[in-house]
Amino acid sequence: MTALSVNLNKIALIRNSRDTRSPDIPEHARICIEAGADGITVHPRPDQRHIRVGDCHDLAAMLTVEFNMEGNPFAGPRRSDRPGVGDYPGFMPLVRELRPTQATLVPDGDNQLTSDHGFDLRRDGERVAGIVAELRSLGVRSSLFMDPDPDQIRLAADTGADRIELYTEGYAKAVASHTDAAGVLEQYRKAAALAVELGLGVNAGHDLNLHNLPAFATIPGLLEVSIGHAFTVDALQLGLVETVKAYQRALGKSA
Ligand SMILES: CC(=O)[C@@H](O)[C@H](O)COP(=O)(O)O
Ligand SMILES: NCC(=O)COP(=O)(O)O
Repeated sequence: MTALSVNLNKIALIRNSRDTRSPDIPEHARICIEAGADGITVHPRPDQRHIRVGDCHDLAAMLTVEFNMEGNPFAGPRRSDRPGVGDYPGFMPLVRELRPTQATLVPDGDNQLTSDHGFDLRRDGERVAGIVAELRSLGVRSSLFMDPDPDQIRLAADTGADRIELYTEGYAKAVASHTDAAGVLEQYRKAAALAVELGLGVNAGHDLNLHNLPAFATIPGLLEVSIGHAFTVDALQLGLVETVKAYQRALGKSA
């Protein structure tokens, strides 16, 4: 069955709007885990707009489920501009220190609003392969954020990565706009099948929600979805516990 990894970025965004620890990130992780979440995902960005370095340390110390840290492996250090918030050490220094279960490598620029593209491994394949090798030496599973592009997925296999994460905004937009959703889903299905054939595990994420997830979850071999934005919006109405259960049901599990 496909694992549900809850992304806590937007919980941290609410916390950062005041000088406070509330909502408490580890507490919200614990509630999600007790409700049945299979993993926790965070994306510590260099500007620490939501998830901060301290959150990553706190979560690494308490998680009893898979810990997925996302980020640009080439993102360097950045000083914090907020009193009491430590500096960002760079993504890979943070991974080396915390050794999460999985590192999902995402080719985001430092100032992007959100993640909006997969890797171009024609350009970055050699550098990414070096990061993948280091992650393996650290005992950290590697996953590459990828568009559903067969040529790029073949290059992802060449890097030696353990998994890819299919960037699903294109699918979400097709469903929301009723524009050939079935055809777009078939593209993702083929991309996932190719990845599996090449020995890559398949994760997925970005803009998945309770409406578009059930159909996407029918893709064979889908190991994990990481969901945060829509999950947090749903939790405002349903509460965290019911939202975890609703997403597990959307993945075809009894919850
Ligand atoms: C990689 C990806 O698609 C998301 O996991 C990302 O974490 C979203 O980042 P924001 O929460 O900053 O939009
Ligand atoms: N990798 C996707 C993720 O962690 C959350 O993306 P979103 O659900 O916030 O769009």
